[in-house]
Amino acid sequence: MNIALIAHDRKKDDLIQFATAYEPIFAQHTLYATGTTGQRVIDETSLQVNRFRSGPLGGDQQIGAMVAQDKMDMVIFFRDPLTAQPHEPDVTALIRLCDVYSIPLATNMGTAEVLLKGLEEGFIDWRLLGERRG
Ligand SMILES: O=C(CO)COP(=O)(O)O
Repeated sequence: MNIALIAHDRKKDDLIQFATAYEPIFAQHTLYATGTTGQRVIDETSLQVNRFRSGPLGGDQQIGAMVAQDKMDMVIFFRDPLTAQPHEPDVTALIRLCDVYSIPLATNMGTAEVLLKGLEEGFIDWRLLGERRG
C-alpha cells in the first residue's frame, strides 16, 4: 500500500510518536510525506520515506495528485485545528480529494490508530483489487 504521512508543525511530535509505535506495520508499506514531516520521520525512525515538497510549498497538492491518480491508499494527516495555515486551501483540497476517491483518511491520532489496526487486519486490501496504478 502507498501511505501518506503529513503533520502540521504542532502535530509533528505526535506523528513521530505514532510512526515509531507502528513502525513494524509502516515498514511493510511504501511511505510518502510532505517535506518537513518526511525528513523528521527519516531522521527519527528507521522508515524509508518518499518526500514531496513542504506543505506550504505544494506538498499537499502533490499528495492530492497521487490520490486523484488512484496511487495513494491511505492518508494520515495530523492537522492542527488551532493554528491558521497559509495554505489552508491546499489542506482542504487534499481532504476533499480523499472524500472524492474514498481514500481512508485520518486527521487525528485516534482515527489513525483504528486505520492502522484495520490495515494490519487486511480491511483495506480491497484497494489492491482490480486494475489500477500505472
Ligand atoms: O503543511 C503541511 C501540511 O499541510 C505539512 O508540511 P511539512 O511536512 O513540510 O511541514
